[in-house]
Amino acid sequence: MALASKNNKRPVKTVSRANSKSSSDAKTSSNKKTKGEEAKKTEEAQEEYGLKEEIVVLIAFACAAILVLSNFELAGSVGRAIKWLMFGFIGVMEYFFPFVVAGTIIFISVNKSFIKIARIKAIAVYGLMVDLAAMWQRITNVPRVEGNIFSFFTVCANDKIGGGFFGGLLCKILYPLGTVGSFVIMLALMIICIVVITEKSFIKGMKNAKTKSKEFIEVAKKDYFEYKEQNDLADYEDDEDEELERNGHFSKNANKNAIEENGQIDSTKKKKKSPARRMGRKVLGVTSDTLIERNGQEDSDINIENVEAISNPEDEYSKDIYEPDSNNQVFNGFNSVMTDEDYDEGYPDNHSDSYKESHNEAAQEVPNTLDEDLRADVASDNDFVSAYNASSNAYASSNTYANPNAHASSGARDSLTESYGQAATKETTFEKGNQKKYHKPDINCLKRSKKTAFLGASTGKNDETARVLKQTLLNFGVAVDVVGISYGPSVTRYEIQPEQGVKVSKIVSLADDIKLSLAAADIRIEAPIPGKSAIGIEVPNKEATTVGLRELIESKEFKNAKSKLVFATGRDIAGKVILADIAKMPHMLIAGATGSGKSVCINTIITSILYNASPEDVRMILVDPKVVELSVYNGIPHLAEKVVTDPKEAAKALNWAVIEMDRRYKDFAKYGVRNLEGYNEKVVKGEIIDDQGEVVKDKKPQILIIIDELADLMMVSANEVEDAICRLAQLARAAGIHMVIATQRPSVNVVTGLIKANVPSRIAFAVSSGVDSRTILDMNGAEKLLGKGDMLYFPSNLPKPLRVQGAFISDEEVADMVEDVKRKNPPVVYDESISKTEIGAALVGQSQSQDERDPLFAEAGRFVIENEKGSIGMLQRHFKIGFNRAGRIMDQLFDAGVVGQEMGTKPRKVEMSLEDFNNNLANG
Ligand SMILES: Nc1ncnc2c1ncn2[C@@H]1O[C@H](COP(=O)(O)OP(=O)(O)OP(=O)(O)O)[C@@H](O)[C@H]1O
Repeated sequence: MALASKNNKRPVKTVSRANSKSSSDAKTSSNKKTKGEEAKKTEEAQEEYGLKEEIVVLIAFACAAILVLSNFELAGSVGRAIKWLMFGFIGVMEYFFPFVVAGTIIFISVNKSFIKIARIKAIAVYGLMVDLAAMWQRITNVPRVEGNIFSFFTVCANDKIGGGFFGGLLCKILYPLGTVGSFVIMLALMIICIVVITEKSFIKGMKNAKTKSKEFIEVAKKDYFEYKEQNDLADYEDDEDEELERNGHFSKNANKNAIEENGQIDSTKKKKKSPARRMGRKVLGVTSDTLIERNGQEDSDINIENVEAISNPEDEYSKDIYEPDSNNQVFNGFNSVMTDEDYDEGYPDNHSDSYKESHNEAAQEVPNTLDEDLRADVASDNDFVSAYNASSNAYASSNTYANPNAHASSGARDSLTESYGQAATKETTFEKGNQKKYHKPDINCLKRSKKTAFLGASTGKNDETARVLKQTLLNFGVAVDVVGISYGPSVTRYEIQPEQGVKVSKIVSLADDIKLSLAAADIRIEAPIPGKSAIGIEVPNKEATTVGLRELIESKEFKNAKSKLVFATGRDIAGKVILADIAKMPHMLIAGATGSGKSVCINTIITSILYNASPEDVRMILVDPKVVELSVYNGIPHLAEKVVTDPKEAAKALNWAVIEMDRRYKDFAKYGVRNLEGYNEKVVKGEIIDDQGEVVKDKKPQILIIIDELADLMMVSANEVEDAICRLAQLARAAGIHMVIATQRPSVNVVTGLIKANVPSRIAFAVSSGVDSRTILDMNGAEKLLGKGDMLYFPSNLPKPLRVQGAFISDEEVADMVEDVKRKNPPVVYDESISKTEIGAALVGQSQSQDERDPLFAEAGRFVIENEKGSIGMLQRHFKIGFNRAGRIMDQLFDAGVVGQEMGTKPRKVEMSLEDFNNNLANG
């Protein structure tokens, strides 16, 4: 053990010494010193240190040798004097004394880095010696315990017997307890010393021994029966053989075969003859599994099966987790710091390099007619709107995607504000203009969470896990201090500070050993915690504390939040309330494996908005291809459109949003404002006059589009969805249109480079692999999360993701709240223009004439009419054209009234005769 420690510690001390030496050198001649000189000094320091250690070891051996020689009176008069003296002190234990002395000197010298523990162990060794000496003295009773205490020394020294002065002294102290009492105490002392020296728990060892001895007895019993059976069989065989030999009928082998056919005995016999029987025997009852108890961690009730985190030995441990400023009482995400200007400046800088790379790559994929600097222009100067229009037109003209009627819907100007206004006129609870009153749901619809465990920071002096953690690392030769503990709702983070010279990678490489000794389902190592000279080891709590949404909505941070799109995210690792403002994100991607907590997170977003914003402030478009997740929200006044469940309809809704964005930008240009805020301010002041000369009283609401499963949309119409998402993501912030996109398939064909680059804020729930984590966050870490709302929250203004336990709201609470909102407010009036919008309509710049029809339009029309049905696939095959072009032609045929509405997977009906079609063509 000493040697092992020696090997472990030597380099540590060497490097440490080398460091200190080089740093002192640096102070005196930092500028002149070359690297070569430094290296030389380091080598010298190493040599010097190794030399010292060797000298100590040699001296220890010399001392031990002299003591051994003294015992045999081979060291002259000095040796005799030493022997006399040592016998006087410790009696017969003197025979072991040389070895103990040598051992302790070596042990202490090689374990200097944890000298305190080494000293305690050394003291325990000497204590054990004295205890054994006292036992010996009590057994032999020479010198007599009743005698004078000083006579112990002289009698033992002269006669070379007894337990010496110290042994006698202990006997004398325990004398009033009588012989048996004294032995009990001495035995207890002996066990204590052994426990201290070996760091093995006696009680647990006993328990293990009991279990093992039970097993041993079981095995012994089994063996005995087997042995008995075998003997019986052998006797049986012998008898048979003898009989057969006597009868001379069969050969021995033939007889055996015959016996084998006779069932059980034969099969047993076969088994007994197998060589595996003896080899299978094990020595049981001997155990080394007696480590000091670990605060019941072995009985951890963490249900590993339920924990999502999957360990992947090849994955690196996350190095990049953001640590919020511990001085801030509450971290408010964007709330605290971000301004519009900050956003534009901060966004590219605050992301990791890999993020920036992906951003740049993806940005190059955007059609080159889109001004690359447009984003920077967005909030920076007064030319913004014209810049937008220029790029918008350029973008549109770069697409030959033509739909003559597209602008019929966009031109209708059936704004959300108007539709909400209609509802208001129907109900008395709504007043005219800006005084419409929205009745928030009752807070009692949300349940109060049960009393929570302690959340927050602590020094962790009495934390048993911290002690085990420290001890485990010490066992591997890494001395650390636990400098702080953060008790979070689902994980506890132990902040450890290694001794100088310990490599961070060494601690990271011990992750599995730490996991084993803490009996933890999975741990995550933050090495180091940014901004701290400490390493964070995140250990799942035995029992996760649910973060109730109600407590967050009732928090003063939420109540004080100015933004209408703020949502209660959860609590961070130190239990602080985390709020996020979607308005400043300005779009967010949520990804995680199934069951990791995405839907609950979306519910918390919607609920937060219902408690915070009126429909006049925020309107939502909910896209739920899974059908069951968001349908419950149908009927709430904030909805701009019935919850969209059909992916095709979803693509239309996205297109509508793009058109709405265009419309808003045109209004902004017309009234000389830069963004939605500016526009609404003018509305309040009564400065917006419409074409009819009337003062516009209705503010434009912010629009939040929530997509619960992007993969389902991408499967149906990847191009249109991607186009619309990217266009919205690039430009919609100033227009007050924001997106929250969730997916359980964070693969590159769902979360494409283009979408990733344009949706800067991310929330990663537990995923199954490091690859998925990198797809979402551009770094590992999410694969170590525990599921059930445990997330890495990575908004675009933070340099590192933040580990947060998401707020929880149950389905019943959602249903109650929705009922309450619907009961208190007038029925919602949906904006019909959304469902009427054509897919691809948004990509049309100006209304286009029939001249811009596809050259194949006439031919395709005739082909479809002749076949009496029309589908994109048919056009593709017949004209050997791509999907997009065939789709455009089909749209043109629909607009010209040649074919009817699409009917899912079935071909469209033909609604025009060939004659009419030719006439129409002739008439232009
Ligand atoms: N913040 C949370 N706190 C506690 N438990 C949670 C939390 N979020 C989710 N859970 C638990 O995890 C379960 C699954 O969550 P959820 O339905 O949100 O997963 P999901 O990621 O949407 O799955 P899917 O993709 O299959 O719909 C919930 O029923 C709930 O028990």
